Amino acid sequence: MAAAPSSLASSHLSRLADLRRAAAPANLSVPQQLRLGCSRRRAQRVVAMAGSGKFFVGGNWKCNGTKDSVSKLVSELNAATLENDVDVVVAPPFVYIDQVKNSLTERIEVSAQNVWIGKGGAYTGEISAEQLVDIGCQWVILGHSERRHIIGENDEFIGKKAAYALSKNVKVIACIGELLEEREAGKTFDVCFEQMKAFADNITNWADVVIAYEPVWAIGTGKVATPEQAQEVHAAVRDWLKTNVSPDVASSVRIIYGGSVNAGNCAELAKKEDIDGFLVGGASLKAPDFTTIINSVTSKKVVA
Ligand SMILES: O=C(CO)COP(=O)(O)O
Repeated sequence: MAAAPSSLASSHLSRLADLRRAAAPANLSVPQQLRLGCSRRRAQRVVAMAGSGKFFVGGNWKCNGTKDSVSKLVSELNAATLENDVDVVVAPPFVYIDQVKNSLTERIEVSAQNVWIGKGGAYTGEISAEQLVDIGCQWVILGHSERRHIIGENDEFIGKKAAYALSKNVKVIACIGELLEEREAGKTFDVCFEQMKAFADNITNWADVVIAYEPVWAIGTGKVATPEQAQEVHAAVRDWLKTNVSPDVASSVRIIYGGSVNAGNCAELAKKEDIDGFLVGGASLKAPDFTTIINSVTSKKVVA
């Protein structure tokens, strides 16, 4: 017996939805896939990624480089073959940002490693968000452990910097992470959540924010967090965002991992569902290693 017109129409519609889902590119974000009608389980399997669809890899050059070494690194990055579905950002020292902006492929965006808390003026030695915008620098790293623990920046100061940078359309890589003694005392989540709260109290536009979990004991030590250790904190931070900010932000914000990431360990880390990319220090100064880390997005797809 022929199907009733209404069920014919609905089976046609569901067939169309199936076709649309099948045609959805694998790099769509989970929210985008959910909008297309994929179940959450399938959406997560397709990209094996709980955050936004685009993997994100940042290179934090810290206080390294000369005009010559920067020029060599930029030429090598310009010649590198990078996977398409990765956002790539490099953060040179302030004095080389202009050089990098003028010579680096537009495929890679540029970040500062710090910014002043408000509008520029009589603040000797500082650089304002307006000045970053003036030279085309789209990002800033804030809350890095070296600024927290060596320079002495506190949560409130960092939070206000984030608010001001975002108000000037400078996107923020917001860093959090615990010290070794805090981990050993079982305080990892408390520390990370407190640092998250200082950001969350100051951030309204989460679309322009990437969170970087960088356990301090893993930075520059060669002691990378295991994929399980990183995944555990990333999932907890996402859960914290769900409860304290919104489910939408929790599912769309990218949470990247930093701390002794290299060409050899990136693939295993990238496979973890809540690891949406990396913030790389030492290895970002070597173009072949940085390229391998960027292209580790392919491991993420293999798990799907
Ligand atoms: O601090 C980091 C990135 O911001 C990580 O540094 P390393 O990759 O050198 O450990």
